[in-house]
Amino acid sequence: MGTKAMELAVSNPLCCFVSRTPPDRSPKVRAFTVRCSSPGAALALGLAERPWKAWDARLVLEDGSIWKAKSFGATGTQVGEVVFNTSLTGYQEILTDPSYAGQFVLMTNPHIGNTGVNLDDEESKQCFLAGLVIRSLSISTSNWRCAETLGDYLAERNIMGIYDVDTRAITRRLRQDGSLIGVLSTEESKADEELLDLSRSWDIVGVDLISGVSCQTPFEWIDKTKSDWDFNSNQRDGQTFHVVAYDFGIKHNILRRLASYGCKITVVPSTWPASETLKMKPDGVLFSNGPGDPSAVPYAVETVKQILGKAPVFGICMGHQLLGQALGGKTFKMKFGHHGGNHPVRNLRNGHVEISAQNHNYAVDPASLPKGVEVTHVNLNDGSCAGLAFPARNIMSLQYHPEASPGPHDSDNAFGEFIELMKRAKQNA
Ligand SMILES: NC(=O)CC[C@H](N)C(=O)O
Repeated sequence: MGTKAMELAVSNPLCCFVSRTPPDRSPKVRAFTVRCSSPGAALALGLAERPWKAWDARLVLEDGSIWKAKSFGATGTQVGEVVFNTSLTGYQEILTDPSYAGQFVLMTNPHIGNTGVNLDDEESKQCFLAGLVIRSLSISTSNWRCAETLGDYLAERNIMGIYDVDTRAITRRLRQDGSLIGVLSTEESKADEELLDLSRSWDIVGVDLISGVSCQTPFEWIDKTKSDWDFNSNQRDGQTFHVVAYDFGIKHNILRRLASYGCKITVVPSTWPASETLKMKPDGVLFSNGPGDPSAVPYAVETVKQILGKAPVFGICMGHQLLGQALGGKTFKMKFGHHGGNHPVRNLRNGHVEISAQNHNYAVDPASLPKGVEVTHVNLNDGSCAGLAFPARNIMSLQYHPEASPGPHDSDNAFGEFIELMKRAKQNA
């Protein structure tokens, strides 16, 4: 056992190690998941913390560490990549963000579940993430919008959750060593070694996760941000623009914000041909956020390439990474990514610093981009590329989330900039 492993085992009575060997980083089996669902049993677990329950779940990480925990939500065995999210609020939006497909979200905020879940804060129709890892599950829910407890919500959607885990220790581990694959299991019959083997034989890199979360057929989107929650609305001039939005795992609030800015929106699947999009003669095209490795979806990069220069485009997160590649650049996997609602970003065009919502593990390498492409935003935590523009071809993109949900609204004006881009292109047509 290495020094770090020993330190962890000593400081965490619920952490032990299954192996003395370092994680095997050799090529892995792709997209192998197992889930033994038992919603009935999961529902029976309920939400309330039971003082007699010592632990009934294990999170086994590929580095050999085992974290004993208490389960809530679904039961079974699930593999995924563990990422930590530093948002203080908004766990429901995080749970329903399709970009988390294939990942366990570990919340660094220790107290989760206290506001339950409500009918309004869904960012998609489904929870696509692998599971939720938290320190402390609130024993009561109290909020005027609460419709259900977090535990019931997860159980109904067959999503596993664990609590009473030392989330600080796991976060430090991920920060020091980089992202790790983990296996979460409530099945006592499975040996630690079996779960460890599973974690080491699965990988998220190189897998197309977009096809599992995108819509299947085009549809019109009409919902706006509810007027009680809307802001800056008096700055809009009422002009309408038709936007085709590619659904790579799109968050509803991107659509709500575009609708609030006066856009008529047609949402299309990730495989929708560029030629069909161009036939619709849109005023602009949006490339959405989405899960997984941006270099594993060459068909989407090709679609973006065919649209560039023919309509103004706006890429958000995965959309930004696809745009970067379509322009000739490359993406790379970051050590542990950015997930949270408190990332400072400098807008290099006006010098302003925006506090932003972020959720990505990959980034565009600015050195790989051709001449003419401008880096417009930089993440101030690590200097990574947070935004691009190519004004000559009406292209703009952000690595982070101007739609927030959850997160601060500092960057909402990016939607206004997209409107201006479409307006100028229309005037110059
Ligand atoms: N939110 C997103 O679109 C995430 C993009 C990509 N899956 C990443 O992890 O970098």
